[in-house]
Amino acid sequence: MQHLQLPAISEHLSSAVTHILSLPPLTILGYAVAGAAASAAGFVFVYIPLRFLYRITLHPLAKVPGPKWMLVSGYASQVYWEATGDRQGTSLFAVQEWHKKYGPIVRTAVDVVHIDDIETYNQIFKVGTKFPKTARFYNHPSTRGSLLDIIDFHEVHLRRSALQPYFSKQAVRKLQGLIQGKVSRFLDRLVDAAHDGTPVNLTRGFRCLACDIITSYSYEQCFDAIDDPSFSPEWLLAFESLVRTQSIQTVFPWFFSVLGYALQFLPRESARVISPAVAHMVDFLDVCRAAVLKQKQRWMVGEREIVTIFEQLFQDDPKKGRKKATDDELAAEAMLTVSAGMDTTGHALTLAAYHIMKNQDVQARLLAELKTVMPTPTSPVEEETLDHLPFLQAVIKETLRFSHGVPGPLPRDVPPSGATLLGYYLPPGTATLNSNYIYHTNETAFPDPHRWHPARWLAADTREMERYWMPFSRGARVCIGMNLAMAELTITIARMVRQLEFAPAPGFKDEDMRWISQFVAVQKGFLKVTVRERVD
Ligand code: HEM
Repeated sequence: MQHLQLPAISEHLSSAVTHILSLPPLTILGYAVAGAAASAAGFVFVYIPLRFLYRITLHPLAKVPGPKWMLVSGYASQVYWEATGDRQGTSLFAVQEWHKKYGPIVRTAVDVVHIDDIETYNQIFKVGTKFPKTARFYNHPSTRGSLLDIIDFHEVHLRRSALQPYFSKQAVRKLQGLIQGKVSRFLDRLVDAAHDGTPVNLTRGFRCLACDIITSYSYEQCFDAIDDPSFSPEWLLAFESLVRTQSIQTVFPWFFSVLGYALQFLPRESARVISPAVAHMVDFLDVCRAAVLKQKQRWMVGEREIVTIFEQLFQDDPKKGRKKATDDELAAEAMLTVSAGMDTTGHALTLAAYHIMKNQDVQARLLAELKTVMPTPTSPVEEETLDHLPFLQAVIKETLRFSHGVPGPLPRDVPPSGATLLGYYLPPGTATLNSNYIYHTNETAFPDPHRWHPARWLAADTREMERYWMPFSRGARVCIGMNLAMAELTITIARMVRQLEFAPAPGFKDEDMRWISQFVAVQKGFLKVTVRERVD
């Protein structure tokens, strides 16, 4: 029957088209504008309200409490939090208020819930968890192919087992000479500044220190960042602008991939004019790629005595079923290692220096403790000795509580079986968010949470605080560089405080230390200080 009607339909269509084409152009334009206006009105006054109604009534997450206006348009609310003036990167602080109002589970977007409950956190972040990382969040082109972005549990296990041996406590102990040497060089630079009376940008200085340690260790090619006269080598500035683009990435997850793809067809200099951020990112990636591939080449021709954390990724491991990493994966891993190892450690050291400078009583107590194992300002000291100094360890713990590692949120998906959390059924694919910042400022675990107060860690029973302390995250995806970071913090803080004291440089304001969350914490300004050598 149907095919008998086709000629009739096509006749109607062609006469309609003929009729439209015979109209004057202005009339056609008028119809087009009216049609577009009617569609837009339909979208705004019918589609959006109906969709909103669905989201708050029939959607599987409809019963989870939270601010309903966030559900009108997921896109608009992201623009609101990430791309509008002073609000950029501050949704975390709003979420904390929502938890106070709505309870331990809050629906913050159509298929996203934020959680503030330590037992539920432990369930999601335990070893052997079934909650994988949320792929749409971990898709920054700069780390694509690296461990950070791998979602599949088995693949993660294979990659981590190749890298982990190089970051064990034992392996890091063997690095003590390297760390001590870089810290000595860094302190020499600060002593020079003390003699010249020149202010120092410590935020950048600490990044340079952490960078030189991790690059020397990862691929034997120290970036010599500490030797840069103002601690601001080009690639570091590139890295800083890259970190600040996280908001764009959050709102438009496809943006940098598309731009990066398009720009690869242009000469780098032209690409630099169109998007300095992307060009910088590619410059930085090039440096990391060159370093790791040089190592791979040497390893392939039989130079097996080289020190590289990527060694196991250069080859197949048939026993474990691991395929060797591609050159792109190696480059991404090399870049991740530098950025993950540099920024978080640098930020923690910056906060330590700032709070020690601002809290003279803490500084005096720490100095007195350090003098027990370092009789002179430049006495050598081993990490093993420093590990046993309770107040130094308290200072480090409190600093990490303040620096948060990654303040949040860390998204994990509900597994295919679904999950019931805090009394609500969450369907598969719901993104669950947990934020270190919110646990680290829990008022019950840490009374007066916004006070930097190392002595709280000397209490007889610190178990409740430990339960809420997770700067390196937990479980299957815990920070791989945790032991290295702890060694760097311990040696640097101890030797720096024993040898030097700081005062705020002219123009520095406490306000400069405020931060927003761009996955990592990004400070508003820089910690700038003047330096004085201690004499006894
Ligand atoms: C104070 C210093 C540091 C802090 C607070 C810190 C914190 C963290 C946190 C919270 C994560 C989890 C991120 C997530 O789940 O998305 C992480 C992951 C990671 N960190 Fe660190 N980190 C520090 C230093 C380092 C260092 C020195 C390295 C050196 C290699 C490193 C390498 C990594 C890597 C490779 C990952 C990804 C692990 C995975 O996804 O399985 N981190 N770090």
